Amino acid sequence: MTNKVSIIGAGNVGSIVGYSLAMQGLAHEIILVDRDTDRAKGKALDMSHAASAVRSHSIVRAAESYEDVRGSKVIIITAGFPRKPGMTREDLLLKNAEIMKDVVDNLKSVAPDAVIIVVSNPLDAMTYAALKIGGFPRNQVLGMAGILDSARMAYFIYEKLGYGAGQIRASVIGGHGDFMVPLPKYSTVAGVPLSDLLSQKEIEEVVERTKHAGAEIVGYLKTGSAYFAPGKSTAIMVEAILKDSKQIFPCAVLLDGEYGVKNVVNGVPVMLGSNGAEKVIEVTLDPCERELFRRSTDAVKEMIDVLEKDFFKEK
Ligand SMILES: NC(=O)C1=CN([C@@H]2O[C@H](COP(=O)(O)OP(=O)(O)OC[C@H]3O[C@@H](n4cnc5c(N)ncnc54)[C@H](O)[C@@H]3O)[C@@H](O)[C@H]2O)C=CC1
Ligand SMILES: O=C([O-])CC(=O)C(=O)O
Repeated sequence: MTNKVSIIGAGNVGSIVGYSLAMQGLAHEIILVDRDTDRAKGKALDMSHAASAVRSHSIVRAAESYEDVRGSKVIIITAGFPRKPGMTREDLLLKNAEIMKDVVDNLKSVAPDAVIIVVSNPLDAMTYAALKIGGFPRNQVLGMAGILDSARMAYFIYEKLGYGAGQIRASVIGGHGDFMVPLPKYSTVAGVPLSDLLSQKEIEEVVERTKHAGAEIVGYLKTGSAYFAPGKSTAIMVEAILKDSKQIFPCAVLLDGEYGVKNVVNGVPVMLGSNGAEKVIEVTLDPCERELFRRSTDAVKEMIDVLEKDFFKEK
């Protein structure tokens, strides 16, 4: 049985996902799909050479058509426009929904059972769109953001402390936007609570910087957004699914009553396995955290309402 993974969108993020998987030798076959076929071909060849250099058994190929995706266990969707300075992720909503429709319509017939990881922004709304367009069960479609946002928070904690790198566990739930919910209470350094190491003011600064980390990078790069940490964070999800590891990661899923929310995608801890989102974990939130989470789901709900009104009704 081969582990086949397909990546739709061989741009910046898709390339890092493919490269990470190829370097780890996690997938036997990695298929790159892009509407710019030459981009996919060039990157596939380059990644195959890199895999060969490290004697990884992964083979990376560019798809000639969606037929090449058939048999994939996991499919990552990174196709979509990235934002530029001055834009919010929400500004990409309708343009990227069109792309999502094109991609998922193609995937439905060739890979109806694959686990899909959505990366395109605005993340939570695009995950909802993929679920709705494909008519998939909710365990089959996940969004990547929580691992990235938590990693960013961990790094900003390190910056404040100046020690503890590699021992910091940070926790961020909620949507992948300005209303994400960093949880300092569930963040530790080698098991030591953050509140024993940083002042309240320092913790608040970490929280604010985490929320705007994506925009900070867009401001530096100017032509697009982050891709190393997003790509690696996605590869971590792929690994858990391929290995059926049953590990818990923060991921975007369609909530079905958990946290008192229904029919909205938002980031929460999820157990990942070969069936995708195998269990949604409910963390106990205090009233203030619950209110922040509610605001976050409201922000996603607003985008879903726009999609329902201006996108799905037209289709
Ligand atoms: N969830 C997250 O945490 C993150 C999400 N993103 C999002 O991921 C998406 C991709 O970002 P980048 O890779 O930096 O962009 P990029 O512009 O480098 O790559 C996008 C690729 O998608 C391809 N594409 C567009 N329409 C397509 C279609 N219909 N079929 C196949 N391929 C198509 C383009 O040709 C391009 O190669 C953006 O929407 C970005 O906002 C980026 C970073 C983090
Ligand atoms: O900021 C962006 O537009 C890309 C993204 O989602 C991130 O890096 O968190």
